[in-house]
Amino acid sequence: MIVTTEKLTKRYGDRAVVDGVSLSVRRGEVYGFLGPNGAGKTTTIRMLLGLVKPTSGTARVLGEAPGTPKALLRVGSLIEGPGFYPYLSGRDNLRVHAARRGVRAEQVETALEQVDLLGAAGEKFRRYSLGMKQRLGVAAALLGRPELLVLDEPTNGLDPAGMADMRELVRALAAQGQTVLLSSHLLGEVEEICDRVGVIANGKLVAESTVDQLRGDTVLLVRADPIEKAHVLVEGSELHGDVLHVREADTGALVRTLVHADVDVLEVRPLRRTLEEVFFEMTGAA
Ligand SMILES: Nc1ncnc2c1ncn2[C@@H]1O[C@H](COP(=O)(O)OP(=O)(O)OP(=O)(O)O)[C@@H](O)[C@H]1O
Repeated sequence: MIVTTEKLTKRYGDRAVVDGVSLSVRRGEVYGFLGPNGAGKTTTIRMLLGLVKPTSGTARVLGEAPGTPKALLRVGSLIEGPGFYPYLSGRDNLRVHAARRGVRAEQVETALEQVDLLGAAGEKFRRYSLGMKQRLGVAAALLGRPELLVLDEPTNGLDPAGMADMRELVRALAAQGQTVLLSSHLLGEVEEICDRVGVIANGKLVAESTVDQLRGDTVLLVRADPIEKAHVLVEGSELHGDVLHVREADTGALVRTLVHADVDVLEVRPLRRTLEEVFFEMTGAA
């Protein structure tokens, strides 16, 4: 495990902003920390980086207590935009970061290449688009070749093209074996790029699993004529308007049953809940 937390809790006054969160991030995966605004994602991430002290509970990052020099050297993070000098080039900004962190200058070029900014590395930071600025932030986080990359809402404020670029970048990093923990309030994003997801709502971790598991069982949608007869024939089926919903069915047997009973089968397909539906059910967000 790269990250584990046990009942991690942060209270401000009498309010538990993060409430007994136990999560785990495995080596090599992209873990999506998903929840509506204000759910407690940033506070949790800050605890993992040693920026906020937990009220109770524990966290281990790469086997170390968060915020210890040993742990910090092996973690790269992008949280609330790193400081960049507007009148320096992207490359020079990274050189400043590298020097501060005691990272060899050659790594600046590698990081620029990883985020696909080599072509624009000589341009002044202030001329960068938001998406480029964000990618430079990721490059800064990659200096020192961290074992864990933590990105807090990396697509926040980006236009759709910038978001797509960022997703592409995370996927590319994952393909190189980089472990990534990213937070997001956007389901589509998490669904597309994450191996596993932790869903947080009101400070509580309400689910942790793969995207597929989170969606739960597949339900079959069956359109048949006459539908009422099909409803009677298929045990456990639910009639929804002019279609049936059937949970965990053997598709072949189901179709045979209907056809043998002279029911015309017009359509049979898996009806997958979108992650969005699941998310709203779990978090009560609307
Ligand atoms: N230092 C603080 N003192 C008091 N309340 C705080 C403090 N930091 C955060 N909070 C509150 O804790 C709650 C969770 O904040 P947090 O930033 O962790 O949420 P989030 O899920 O990251 O949401 P967002 O995406 O909006 O940042 C919010 O209601 C916030 O106002």
